[in-house]
Amino acid sequence: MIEARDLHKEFKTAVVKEGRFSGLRTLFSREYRMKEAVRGISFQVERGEFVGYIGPNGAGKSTTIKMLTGILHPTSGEVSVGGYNPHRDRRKAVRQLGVVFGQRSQLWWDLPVKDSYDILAEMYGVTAAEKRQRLGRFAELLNLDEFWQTPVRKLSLGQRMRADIAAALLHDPELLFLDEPTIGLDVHAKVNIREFLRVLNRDFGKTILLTTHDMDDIEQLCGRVMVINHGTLTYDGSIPSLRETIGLPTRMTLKFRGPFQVPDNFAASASAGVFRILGVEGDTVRLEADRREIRAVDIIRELDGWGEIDDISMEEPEFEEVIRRFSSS
Ligand SMILES: Nc1ncnc2c1ncn2[C@@H]1O[C@H](COP(=O)(O)OP(=O)(O)OP(=O)(O)O)[C@@H](O)[C@H]1O
Repeated sequence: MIEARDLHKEFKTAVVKEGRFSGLRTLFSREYRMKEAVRGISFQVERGEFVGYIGPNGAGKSTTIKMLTGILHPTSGEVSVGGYNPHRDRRKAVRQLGVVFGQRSQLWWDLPVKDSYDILAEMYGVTAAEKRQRLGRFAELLNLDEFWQTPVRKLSLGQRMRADIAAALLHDPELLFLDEPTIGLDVHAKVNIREFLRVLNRDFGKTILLTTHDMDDIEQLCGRVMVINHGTLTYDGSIPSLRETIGLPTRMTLKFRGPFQVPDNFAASASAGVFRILGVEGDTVRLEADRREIRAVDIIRELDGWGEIDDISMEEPEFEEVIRRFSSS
């Protein structure tokens, strides 16, 4: 459905002058600096996949998406979307895809939502019957009736996002690019959007590429995640194996019934090499362990020798933390 082969994008920017008349001097300067925003990215997305595309600010996500949608031309490399080159066959490629930018609406600010749909339908050559049928499929899920007659500028952010997603689906594309679709939404609105995206992918078979800084979006929706950092893909695979790759420690809290004793020689023991005690308070020991090196059951067995264990709780690292570590490594 999408294929990117050794994509590169360089931007040429004027070197900013400092001091007096800096603005004017920058404008007339012939000094440029090259910025390589995307440095040789290759990937394939198959029909029906739900892929998260994530990375820190300035990593190159938007630049990649702009190349996939034909807005930017790659410096080198090949892109194909639904079998078309988005730059050369812009019209055909665009028919295959819908795009939603969380930060920017594609609807007309002062018009009622329904009028924007009429214009978009006209632009894409969608008949009135097709428009009615397609919007009808999603009307209930997106609660379109609630704001059908309302000018876009009066919509809440959650309503606007729902209106924008419906707009992107009007020409019935196979593929959907979503850039921060839950940004700024409250918890309830986020849940609604996520549920809708899940249905779109699962029941309507849409292929979705999602860019977001919200790791809950990724964890709840995406079967696959691609991580970009400094213009290079640093990970492409499932979330569980990403967790595994990072190997962030699992935290455990063990509560003892009655007195217990941490062995005097614990620091020098083999166990100290595979799990680390974070604190001992009253009847509780907190520790962390790399689960690639030791199984939880072996830790429990070991601590059972220190006293009578009453309760055990375990905490996996937050996905947010996994990504932060991954991106800074
Ligand atoms: N038109 C441009 N001219 C010059 N440099 C650019 C241009 N667009 C992007 N860049 C630079 O390319 C790099 C990648 O930017 P990009 O917008 O793709 O990152 P991003 O991962 O989408 O970030 P964010 O999460 O902040 O949106 C950044 O260093 C950015 O400053």
